[in-house]
Formats: sequence, structure tokens, C-alpha cells
Amino acid sequence: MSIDNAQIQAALAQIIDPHMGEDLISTKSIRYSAIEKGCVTVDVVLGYPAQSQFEALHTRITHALAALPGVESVDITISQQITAHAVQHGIKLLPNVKNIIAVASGKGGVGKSTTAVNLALALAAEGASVGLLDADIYGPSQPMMLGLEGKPESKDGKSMEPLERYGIQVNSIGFLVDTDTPMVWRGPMVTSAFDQLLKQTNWRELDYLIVDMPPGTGDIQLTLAQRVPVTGAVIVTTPQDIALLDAKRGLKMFEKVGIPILGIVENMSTHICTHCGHAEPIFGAGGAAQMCAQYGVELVGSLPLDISIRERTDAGCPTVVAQPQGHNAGIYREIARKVGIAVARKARDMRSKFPDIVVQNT
Ligand SMILES: Nc1ncnc2c1ncn2[C@@H]1O[C@H](COP(=O)(O)OP(=O)(O)OP(=O)(O)O)[C@@H](O)[C@H]1O
Repeated sequence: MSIDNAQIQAALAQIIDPHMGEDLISTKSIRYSAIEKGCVTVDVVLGYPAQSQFEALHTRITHALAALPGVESVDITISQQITAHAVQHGIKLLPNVKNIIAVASGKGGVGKSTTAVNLALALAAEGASVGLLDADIYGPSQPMMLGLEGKPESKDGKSMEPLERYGIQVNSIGFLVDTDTPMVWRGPMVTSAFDQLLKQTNWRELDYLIVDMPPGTGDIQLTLAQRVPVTGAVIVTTPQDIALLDAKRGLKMFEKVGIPILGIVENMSTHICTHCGHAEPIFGAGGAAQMCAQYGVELVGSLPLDISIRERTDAGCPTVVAQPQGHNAGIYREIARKVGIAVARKARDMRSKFPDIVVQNT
């Protein structure tokens, strides 16, 4: 009994990508499929970082196709290709950077930098090429969180080479601005230092550049948001009403400048007692989920208030690299996957909704 390509396509249309919630044909993940003398060849290309999922997907496709009558052998290749970005109209794109993700918070101290660095490392752990730009003028903390010292080198006296740590490229406003200078003086220097960081860093072929934004929703944040060709923003909040209120302001600020929200991260959602392991929602519960429902955005993950998260970041070795098999690293990886998928989806949606949007095809 012989089999044709239409039957192969029909079988592939039954395989659901569990992370996208759509089948492999609808997600346009099948780049090539052919059959010759009972031998099936299929090339699958995922649009988000998912290296750790390749094996499971390979097994599922192989089983599904091998079960078809007339199939003698199956040859499946799985890879990933991060989609190029769509950004706010009128902003110049950065060379060598496919997607920029702003990590922001309405309020300071909610764990924005901790989330940004772990998100960057989790995306890299799934095989993406990632950069981290620390634009938090109030307290650039990425050098400490990554245990990085020194200044970026300049080969031509104008541009900077990003530093590297744990497989990601890093540049920080802390390297350019004297953080001991009072904020009132630093303010005017900020936008030019930020421009320098953004445009004069020689990023090398990034799938994602994660920008750790300064906390708040004032003029500085708005200016920065308007200068960066952002694919989307991730907003970090804690569960208290006051933090949620500020997070909503942040959300509106991004909407105002046409930047889509890729997701909300609820940090310090429950306190885990180091003695008995009891989980207590000391800052309240359910607020972030309610906010997400109200604004139609996704709650991409909730991290507990866990002493090990603070200890690892303070020691310059964030959770995702310090305890890759731990529960919290798993949550960060899940957040990274959801953000990666949201980027792929938003780029697709924006291109169809706003045909005049700037799209970089790389
Ligand atoms: N889930 C968590 N559990 C325990 N400690 C945490 C958690 N998230 C962040 N922290 C700690 O809280 C402190 C503040 O975190 P972080 O610097 O990431 O916040 P931020 O929002 O970026 O602050 P800033 O407003 O200063 O930029 C840090 O010491 C960090 O290690």
C-alpha cells in the first residue's frame, strides 16, 4: 500500500504543539515534508526557543508517522528559528538584534532585575542567542547579579563590545554612569548614556535583547520606551494592591506608545518558610491574575518569595544557572517559553494588523 504527502500532512495536523496549543501545520512549523518509496522526511522548525523539547517532539512525530500504513522509515529533523520582530512605527531597528524585550515594573524593588536576568538565561538555556542590557539608571544591578566586573572594551574608540557571562552578552548603564552621583545630576545624562548603550554596543546576532528598564512610569521610562525598538514588554509586579496599581500604570504606558504586553510576572507571590516549607501569601493572592483578566494579558508565571532566589542573585549566579534542575528555575524556563511564544505570535499578529509596521526580515 502506498502513501502520499497529503496523508503525511493530515497526520502532522493531528500533532499539537503543547506549548503553542496549536497543531504543527497551523503553527507553520513544517518547512518540508516528502515521501519516497515509503521513506518519510520531515523538517520541523519551531519559532521559539525550545531545545529541551526537541527529543519529546521527535518521538511523538516519529510514532505518529511510523504508524501510517505504507510508511517504512521516518527521518525527522527538528530545529528552531526565532522570528524577526515587528516594532513601533518610526523607530530605527538595531542591527543584529531580532527582538527586544523590555522588562519593566511600575514600582521599584519588586524583582524586575532578578526576573530580567533569569529570563535572559532561561532563553539562552533553550538555545537562543541572548543579550542583556541593564538600563536601570536608579540602580544598575546586573553587574552584581552576574558577578561581572570591568568596562566594555572599545576597538574603535566609539563602539563597545558587550561583556559575556553564562553564555549571554551583557552591557550595563552601570559601566557608563557614575552610580554614586546623585540621581538629580544623573537624570540629564541618562538618555544619552542609554542611547550609547543601545546603539553603540556591538551585539552579536541576537535572537533576543532583554532590556532591564528603570522602575516606574515617569518621563524617563516613557522616553526610553519610545527610543527602543521594542517587540514587547514583560511587566513584573508583586501581589500587593499598591504594586498592582503601579503595574497597571506601566501597562498603560506601554500601550500608549504602541508596545504590546507579552506577559505579567508575579514575583514574591507566596512566602515559603525555610523551616517547615509552608507557603503563605503574605502580600495577598489573586491580584495579578485579576489584573491579567481585566487587561487581556497573560500571567506568564509566579515566583515565590524564596531566600534561595536572593542568595543566588546576590552571589552573582542567578537561579537558572545555579540550580537548573530546581523548582524555581523550572518556573523561569516556563516564563521564558511563554514569552518566546508571545513574541512569535505578536510579531505575526502585528504584521497582519498593521501593515505599515517596521519588520526586520533576517
Ligand atoms: N522571588 C524572590 N524571592 C526572594 N528574593 C527576591 C525575589 N525576587 C527578587 N528578590 C530579591 O529582592 C531584591 C530586589 O530585587 P531586584 O533588584 O530584582 O528588584 P528590582 O525591581 O529590579 O529593583 P530596583 O527597583 O532596585 O531596580 C534583590 O535583593 C533580589 O535578590
